[in-house]
Amino acid sequence: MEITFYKYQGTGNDFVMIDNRQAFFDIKNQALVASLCERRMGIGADGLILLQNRAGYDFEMVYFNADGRLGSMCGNGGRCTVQFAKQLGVITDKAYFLAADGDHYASISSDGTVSLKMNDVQAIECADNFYFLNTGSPHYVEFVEDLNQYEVFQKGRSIRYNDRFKAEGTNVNFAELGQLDEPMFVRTYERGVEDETFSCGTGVTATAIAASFKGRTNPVKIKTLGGNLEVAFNRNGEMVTDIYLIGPAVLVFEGKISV
Ligand SMILES: N[C@H](CCC[C@H](N)C(=O)O)C(=O)O
Repeated sequence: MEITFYKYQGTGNDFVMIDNRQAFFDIKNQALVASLCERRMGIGADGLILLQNRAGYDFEMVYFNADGRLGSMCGNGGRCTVQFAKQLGVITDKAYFLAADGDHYASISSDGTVSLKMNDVQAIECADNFYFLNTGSPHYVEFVEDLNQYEVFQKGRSIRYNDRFKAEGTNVNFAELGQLDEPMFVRTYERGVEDETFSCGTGVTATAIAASFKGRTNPVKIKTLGGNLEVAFNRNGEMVTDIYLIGPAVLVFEGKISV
């Protein structure tokens, strides 16, 4: 079988996108998803996303991690899927879609920036040296010094596989608070990729919310290895509403692959 695919990236978090409105793709085939995401033998990506028809919505986004497992919510992938829906003519500049964690609204501005509404956060664990919250996917957030030199892979991996998290896994974000008038630098070790990625949208969202406990004011501008994002929200104690993840989402190339 030959599959037509599109490769998108959102601040360097990259995805294989497939138009599955005809429902030809076998979503149970984890080995196929993993092989398409593999960087040497396949197309290469942090995840794979199917755009599907869904009654009552413009479309449904089905997201898989690079390891082939069905994932939870993906913020950068969500923004890329909105651009992909526009490319396919499914939407124009506004979208209402279903993802693993429920409904999402999004809009595309004239410069191509995608603003994606994220689900409300209902609980935030504030521990001595970290925060833990779910922004559609689970995120551990720790503030550190000298993030450029920080061993994100080793430290992230040891937290992801510690006794608390090893069964379900978690994504692990490290951030440097920095000057409050400059973008905050964030790096993320991602579950399901099991490596540091260039950016993680739900992770950046979680980190922006955690940083609001440390004096960062809303909206929070973020710098990742792959580019800049912005997170706007309203936080009242542990309740966070009106959360928007804002940034670019770009088509890189398209092609066909025989599987
Ligand atoms: N990169 C994604 C997050 C994927 C989350 C996934 N790695 C997991 O929780 O298993 C994002 O932009 O939000």
